[in-house]
Amino acid sequence: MVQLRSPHLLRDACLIDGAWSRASSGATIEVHDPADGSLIARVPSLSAAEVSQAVEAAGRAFKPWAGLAAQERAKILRRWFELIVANADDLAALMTAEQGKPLAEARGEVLYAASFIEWFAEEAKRVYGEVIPAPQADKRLMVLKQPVGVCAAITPWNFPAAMITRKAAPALAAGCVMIVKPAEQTPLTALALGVLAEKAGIPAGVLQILTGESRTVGGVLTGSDTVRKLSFTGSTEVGRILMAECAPTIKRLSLELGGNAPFIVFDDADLDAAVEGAIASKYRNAGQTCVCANRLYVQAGVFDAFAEKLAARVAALPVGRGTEPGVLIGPLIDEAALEKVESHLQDALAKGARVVTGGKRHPLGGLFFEPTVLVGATSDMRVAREETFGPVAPLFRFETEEEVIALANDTEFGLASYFYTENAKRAWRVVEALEYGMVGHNTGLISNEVAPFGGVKQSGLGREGSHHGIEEYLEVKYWCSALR
Ligand SMILES: NC(=O)C1=CN([C@@H]2O[C@H](COP(=O)(O)OP(=O)(O)OC[C@H]3O[C@@H](n4cnc5c(N)ncnc54)[C@H](OP(=O)(O)O)[C@@H]3O)[C@@H](O)[C@H]2O)C=CC1
Ligand SMILES: O=C(O)CCCC(=O)O
Repeated sequence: MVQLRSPHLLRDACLIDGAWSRASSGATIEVHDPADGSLIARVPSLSAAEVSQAVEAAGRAFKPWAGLAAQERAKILRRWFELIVANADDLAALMTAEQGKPLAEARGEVLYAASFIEWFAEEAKRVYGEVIPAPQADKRLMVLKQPVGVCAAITPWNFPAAMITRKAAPALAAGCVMIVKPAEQTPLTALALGVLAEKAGIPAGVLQILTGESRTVGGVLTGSDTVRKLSFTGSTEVGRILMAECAPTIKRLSLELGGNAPFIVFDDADLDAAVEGAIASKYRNAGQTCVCANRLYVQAGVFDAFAEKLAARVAALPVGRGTEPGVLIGPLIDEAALEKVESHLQDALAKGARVVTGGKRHPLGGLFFEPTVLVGATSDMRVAREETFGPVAPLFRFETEEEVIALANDTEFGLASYFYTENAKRAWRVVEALEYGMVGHNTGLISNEVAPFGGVKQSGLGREGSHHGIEEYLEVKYWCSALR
C-alpha cells in the first residue's frame, strides 16, 4: 500500500467533465508495483461510449476556456504548478510505486513535470500575432494565433507525470482543452495530477483523464472529428498506427517516438566527464527513456580506458526497490521489457560481443536487471539497430570522425545524440553533421522546459517545451483587410 500524506491523491476513478467516474460496466485495469508485482489499485476500463462522452464534454468546455483572457488561464495554470510542487513527495511516492524509478528520481520528475506548467503559464501571455507589410497600398494583412481546439494526449509509462504536463500545459495555455490517456501501467500519477488540476480551478471538461484499454480509448480519440489534435509519446510502431488512424480526420499531430541515441567519445574528450555523462544518459530510469544513449561509440585511442572506467562505475550502481535509500537503478517496467533486454543481449553475445560487467537478471529476481557494459559491439547487432530500453551499454570501437558520423546517422531514428570532445572546431562539424533533433555536447543530460524537445526522421514530428511548444497548439489565421 502506498503511504501518502494526502491519501485523496490516490484515485481509482477517471476525471470526466468535472466528475470522478468509474466504468458503468464495472470493468477495471489492475495497477501493479514493478518492484514486487503487488497490486496497488484498480482503475476504470472505460467503454467507447464513455470516452465519447468525454469528447463531447471537451467540445462544450473549449469555447469558454479559449474565451478567458490569457492572464486568467495563466493564473489557473500557476496554481496547478504550485499544488504539484507542494505535493511533490506524494506524487513521487505514487510514481515510484507504479513505475519503479528511485524515489529521488521520481521527485525530480515531478518537479520537471511542474516546470512545464510554470513555463507555459508564462508563455500563455506571449502568444503574439503579426502585422505584415502589404504588397498593395489599400490592404492591411494580419496574422492571428488561435487555439487548435479539443486535443488528446496518449502518454507512456516511463515518465508518468512529465509526458502529460509537457503536452497539457501548452495546450491549456494556448486555450485548447485536453483529454489525456495515460499508459495502463502508470495511471495513478496521471489521476493524481487530475485531482490537483481540479483543485487549482481548471474547469470541468478542460482537462480530462481517461483510463482504459488503449485501442478502445485511442480509437475514439483518433476517430473523432471533434478532436483536432493528437499528441503522442511512445514507440514508433504505435506512432505509425495512430498517424494512420488520424489520417481520415486530418488531425494535427505531435509525435515523440523512439530513439537510438549515439553517444560518441572522441580521443580528445575529458574521459571522466564522458563516463559521468554516459552514466547519466544511459542509466537514468534504468535505461528506459527515449533519449538514453543506446550506442556508445568510443574512439580507438581511448577505448580501453573508457571501457574500464565506465565498467567500474556501472558495477557500483546500487540496484533495488525505488523506495530504498541510495538506490539508483529500479526494476524494469514489466516482463516484456526484461525479455527485450535479454534478447538484445543474447543477440549481441552470439555475434561476438563480450560482457564486462552485469549481463544477467539481478539476484533480487523479479524485474531487476544488472546494469551492464558490453564491448565488441558491431552494427549487425540488435543493440545497434533497435532501442534496447534497458540498462545495457554496448561499446563500439571507431577510428575516424567521418566513420563515426556515418555510423551514428545509419538509423531510421533521429531523436537525441551526444558527443564528447574538447575541440571546438570538431564540435561545430559534428553538431552540423548529426541527423538528430537534439545534440548534447560534453553532457549526457539535455532535457529541460525551456529547450525544444523532439526528433527528426522516424523519431517524430513537432517540438515540446520551449517557446516552440505552444505553437503546436495554435492555428495561424491570416486576415486580409481591404481599406476601400
Ligand atoms: N518514446 C518514448 O518515450 C517511449 C518509447 N517506448 C518504446 O516502445 C517500446 C514498447 O513500449 P510500450 O509501452 O509498449 O510503448 P507503446 O508505444 O505501446 O505505448 C505508449 C502509449 O501508447 C498507448 N498505445 C499502445 N497501443 C495503442 C493503440 N493501438 N492505440 C492507442 N494507444 C496505444 C499505450 O497504452 P497502454 O499502455 O494502455 O497500452 C501507452 O499509453 C519500448 O521498449 C520502447 O522502446 C516506450 C515508451 C516511451
Ligand atoms: O523518454 C521519453 O519519452 C521522454 C524523455 C524524457 C525527457 O528527457 O524529457
